[in-house]
Amino acid sequence: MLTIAVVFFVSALLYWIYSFESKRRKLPPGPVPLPLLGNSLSLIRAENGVDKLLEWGKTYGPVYTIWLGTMPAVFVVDYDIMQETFVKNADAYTGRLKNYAIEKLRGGNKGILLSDGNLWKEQRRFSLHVLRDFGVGRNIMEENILIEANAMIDGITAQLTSSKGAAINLRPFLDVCIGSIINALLFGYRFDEEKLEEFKYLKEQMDDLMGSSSQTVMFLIGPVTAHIPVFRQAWQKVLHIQEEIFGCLMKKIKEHRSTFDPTAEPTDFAYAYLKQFHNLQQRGESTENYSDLQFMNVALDLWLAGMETTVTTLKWAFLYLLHHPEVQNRIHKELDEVIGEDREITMADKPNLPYTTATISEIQRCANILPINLPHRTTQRVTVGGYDIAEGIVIVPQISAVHMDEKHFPQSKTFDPSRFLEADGRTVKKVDQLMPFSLGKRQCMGESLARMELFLVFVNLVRKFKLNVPEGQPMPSLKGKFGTTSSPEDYVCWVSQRTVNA
Ligand code: HEM
Repeated sequence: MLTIAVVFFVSALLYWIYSFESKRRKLPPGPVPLPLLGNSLSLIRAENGVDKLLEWGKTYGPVYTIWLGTMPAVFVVDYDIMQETFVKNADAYTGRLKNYAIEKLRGGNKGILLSDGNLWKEQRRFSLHVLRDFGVGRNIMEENILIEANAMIDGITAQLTSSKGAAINLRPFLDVCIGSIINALLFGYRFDEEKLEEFKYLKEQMDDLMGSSSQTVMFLIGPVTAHIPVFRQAWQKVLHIQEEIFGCLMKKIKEHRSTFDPTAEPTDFAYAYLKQFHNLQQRGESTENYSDLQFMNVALDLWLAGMETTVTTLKWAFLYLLHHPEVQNRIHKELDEVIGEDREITMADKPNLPYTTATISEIQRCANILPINLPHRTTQRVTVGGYDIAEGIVIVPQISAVHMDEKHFPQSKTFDPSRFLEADGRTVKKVDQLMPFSLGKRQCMGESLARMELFLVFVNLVRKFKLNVPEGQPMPSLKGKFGTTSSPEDYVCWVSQRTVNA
């Protein structure tokens, strides 16, 4: 009996190794994966995940395969190959991966971030259209962002007064500022004092959802984890958080539905969604893409994609200023010379502030907030860097590797805003290899909103305050936590109000 069991086990193992190896042979080369975990541990354990990706690029070439758990993913780390593929043959790379965790948590590949095919095309077009109608990329949005930036500055000033100059953690201020901008777009109201508790609750749930490390394991290893006791508990926790978030979003939809007037112009994204549903129904067309589940997924995507990324970039921004007081001084000098008087800075000032603009580019490059870009999936057979890749394979344009590529950014680890200035020191240099919003047809949908937020919030806060860490106090670390986004640990800094030296 024992012999039969051993023979069975060995045969099953040999078969598994054989089929695994034949799968590997059909893909570009790459580091040898561990069973179930793939190469994920090497990435998680690396001192710097992006360095590891670059190191593999040197060993295996600019197109290689790594295994994220049991899933192979082709990584492209070379800028020119990305242009040849994700841009020139863009449609072929617009798929998204499908897996058990997405099915369980989101009810399938819904929303925008995770959907593909016709649903994605239609929802992305509709959402961009609505964002434009609400002024994204135009003056109306600028006004809204400035309202939030000013409210944040008032909040910091009040805390400075009440705490008599004690150290401040800027993150909660940034959270409310950026959260209010996105919530006003989605549901028509900002998080003022009355709504602050609601914001904190929603934010906590979203942080728990994104921060759950066991979720990463569940996501990578898939359905097997649902049967392992320790992960079963983690699954229950994550599913509970997801239910809570969808519950909050559903409540907002119901509130909107109860006040919806089909003859009125929509004033936020939720009303625009309801109106589209209504119009389709009136014309007798399918409303399938406008279900409540789809709307909850879209709203969650805009919340997560629009909030976490922008706040994380701003957290890095002020951290870099603490580490580089010479950069902060030069920005202050530029603001004093160009703006002079004590007034709000708007987008119209941007062309006159080249050093500040170059600094924001360098912050985005060094912060490199997406250590692993969102995975795409091939929708047809393609050739990438000389390798034949079948339809349905997960493929990643690894923008973080390009940002640290010495070929494009010499001394890439050095924080140096002047790399984004022409030799005259007064003209901003356009550097195509800086692409924090990715490239191709799945490029970030909120890019113009994010660019406006980054500029207006950063520059208006720096205009008003000087940030520093006094001698003798520990300088917060520049080491990022390698996760869905790479974020610095929370830190405090000393903030003082400044007067304009025109
Ligand atoms: C600094 C801020 C931001 C950065 C660095 C950023 C970066 C990115 C990146 C790298 C992607 C993935 C592209 C790919 O799949 O190749 C993405 C996707 C996306 N972003 Fe952003 N993003 C930012 C802010 C925003 C904001 C403010 C919004 C919305 C209001 C937003 C909405 C989205 C959406 C909906 C997608 C999915 C697009 C699709 O799959 O078609 N992002 N973003």
